[in-house]
Amino acid sequence: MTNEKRALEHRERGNTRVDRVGKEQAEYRGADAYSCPHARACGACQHVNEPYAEQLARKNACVADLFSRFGNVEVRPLLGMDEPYHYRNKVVSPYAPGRKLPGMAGGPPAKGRAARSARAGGARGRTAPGSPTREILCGMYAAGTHRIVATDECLIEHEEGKRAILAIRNLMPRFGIEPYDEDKGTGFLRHAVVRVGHASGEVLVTLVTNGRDFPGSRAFCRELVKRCPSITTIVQNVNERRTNVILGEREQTLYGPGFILDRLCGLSFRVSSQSFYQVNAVQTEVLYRTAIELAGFTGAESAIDAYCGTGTIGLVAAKHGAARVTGVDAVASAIRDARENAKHNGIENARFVAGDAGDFMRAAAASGQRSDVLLMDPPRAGASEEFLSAAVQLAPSRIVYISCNPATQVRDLAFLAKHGFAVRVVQPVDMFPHTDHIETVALIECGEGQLRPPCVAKEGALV
Ligand SMILES: C[S@@+](CC[C@H](N)C(=O)[O-])C[C@H]1O[C@@H](n2cnc3c(N)ncnc32)[C@H](O)[C@@H]1O
Repeated sequence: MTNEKRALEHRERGNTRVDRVGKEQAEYRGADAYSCPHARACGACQHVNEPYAEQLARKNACVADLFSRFGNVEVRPLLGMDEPYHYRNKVVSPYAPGRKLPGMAGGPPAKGRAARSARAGGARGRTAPGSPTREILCGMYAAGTHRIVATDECLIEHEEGKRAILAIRNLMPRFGIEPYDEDKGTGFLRHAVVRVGHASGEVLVTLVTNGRDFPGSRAFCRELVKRCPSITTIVQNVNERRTNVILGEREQTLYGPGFILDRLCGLSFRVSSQSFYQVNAVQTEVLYRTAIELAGFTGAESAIDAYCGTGTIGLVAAKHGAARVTGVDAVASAIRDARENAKHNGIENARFVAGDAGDFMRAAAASGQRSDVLLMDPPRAGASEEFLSAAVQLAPSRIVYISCNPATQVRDLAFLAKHGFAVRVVQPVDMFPHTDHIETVALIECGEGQLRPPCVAKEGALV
């Protein structure tokens, strides 16, 4: 679609969109640009007030520059979004005490056990229901700080997710739930993490609390679901540490099955509170299709899906042309989800291993195994040298490297290039419109006429 056509469509739908983000707050500026009133204070979307076409052009130039060092590489144009707003299906908000209130009722007071418990001094961080002494702040931290920019709307967050965040805030006084004060370490509710299934519409709410005891939790959940009926499950995550890390280790399910299901590339995936799941589902499909195309599966190849999360890419590969897939991830709950995902999609040619990807690769290389394709999608820090050395030893014919940080990807590709691999294709995908972040998929092959990786012709058991 051309920019003019898009602008025309947006103009026609302009009022609806502006209504959705709050007419008095966001302003439609034509040609794909909305102005976000919080942009300066928040800082998360560095380019939200720029036309989208300009954002794409800047990212294209940046990728071309980064990968120019590899010489003969096909750098494809960035794949952008048709609708680059409200794409974030993971909405996270802290809750913190704000201004002192002269006296305010937070809605009708809770009844029964919740109220009795709170009045009796109840759990840590609880006050008498319905009598808050301070405003409760939620929203996002200003970039690089722990200062909350209180917002009721956001141009990139999923609206259903934001609705849940606000409903929680509005219910807290009624149930005597104090927001967490990170300076003092007091209060009960630290964060809510809301995940919305893009295709399923199912919503998972994780309430991160400073203590396990949550009297009245059933009534709270009931009321929350009444206000946001798309919530299908609520999990309590306990984090009592004085830390910036959002989630703690202990969890209990308060409502529903404890996970949501979502669909990607024709498969159904289970997403639980601790497991990694891409935040932009529309572009995740674009990303995965690109990865599968570059892997060039013919039905005969074995593949490793390193840093597999809940097994999403590996399972799509197992369904679309890989003969066998082995996935590895360090998070045990993600691997549990990956195994469940294989089972309920009826996929039998994929297995998943919990552990460090570097250790897994080293053990596979040491035991003389081989794999035709290596799919890898490490976190922002990139892969360890140990991982890359083992990859060189395993000598897959193709490596498809997905990265949310092209700077570390370029570093890792330089290592592989030094050991006889050649970077062939780079396909950027705009997973994070309006921000500086760039996602890239690179295809790396064993370079002809160059140094051959040591075990390219090595016989061994398939991983
Ligand atoms: C960018 S995510 C990719 C997840 C998955 N490929 C997807 O598309 O949903 C990175 C993953 O690497 C995992 N991870 C981080 N460090 C790891 C390590 N040393 N070994 C194995 N997995 C690791 C994280 O748990 C996370 O699931």
